[in-house]
Amino acid sequence: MQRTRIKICGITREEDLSAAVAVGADALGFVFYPKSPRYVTPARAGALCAGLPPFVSGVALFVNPTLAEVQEVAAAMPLALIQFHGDETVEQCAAIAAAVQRPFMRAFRVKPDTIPGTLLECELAYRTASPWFSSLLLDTYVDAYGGAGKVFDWSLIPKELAPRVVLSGGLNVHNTTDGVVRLRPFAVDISSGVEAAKGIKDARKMAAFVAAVRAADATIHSETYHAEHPIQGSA
Ligand SMILES: O=C(O)c1ccccc1NCC(=O)[C@H](O)[C@H](O)COP(=O)(O)O
Repeated sequence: MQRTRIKICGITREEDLSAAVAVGADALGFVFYPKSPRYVTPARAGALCAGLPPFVSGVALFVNPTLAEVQEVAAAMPLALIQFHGDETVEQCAAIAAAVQRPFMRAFRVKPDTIPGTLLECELAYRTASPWFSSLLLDTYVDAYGGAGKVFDWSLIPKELAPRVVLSGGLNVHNTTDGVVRLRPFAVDISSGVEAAKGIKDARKMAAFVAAVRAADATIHSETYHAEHPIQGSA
């Protein structure tokens, strides 16, 4: 049965980390961009991750980091995945990931005039450049780089790409079921849509969001099952 992976980003408090784990998040994101209201220091992330149980991935999010900044985070927390969310080049991402020996996601910030083929070209360029490349995270282009709670035009996502991406940008309990059923992304990523305030997660919103994703998974399973097992005698 399809199970859409879930990343909850921008964790800054122990109670929010515990609540996100309790509702079933597969990955937790920690923001190392100082201009973000969700920013945490490497030491703070390390202290938070003391409560990170097995099989829940720690994701470190950067905007145009130096190698030293990523190395400091890699030394401070259980770093399963790097998320490059700035203007980093292919070469810079590949070099940093190789130096710290960690896989990475490339955030592609989608604009209204983004050409769908560009997304496929971007994925190919990264997959060709680095064995550490994991996937594209498709987010909405905003001046603050991310975490803005704004949705982009999902019709820009090529059908052949959708199963390999992390869908992000303005997700919430009201739109994610439709998004997951329509696009069937490998994973979804959320920050604003499960917050009471920037950097302060709301446990009830997190639970409702996960339930919406699971409802979508059940719909997909049902559709797939009935397509493969037509009711006998049906016209
Ligand atoms: O979360 C931030 O504050 C942030 C700041 C700068 C760059 C990226 C940032 N977040 C990246 C994420 O992975 C967010 O989860 C993603 O942008 C979606 O955020 P939202 O639209 O609020 O769900």
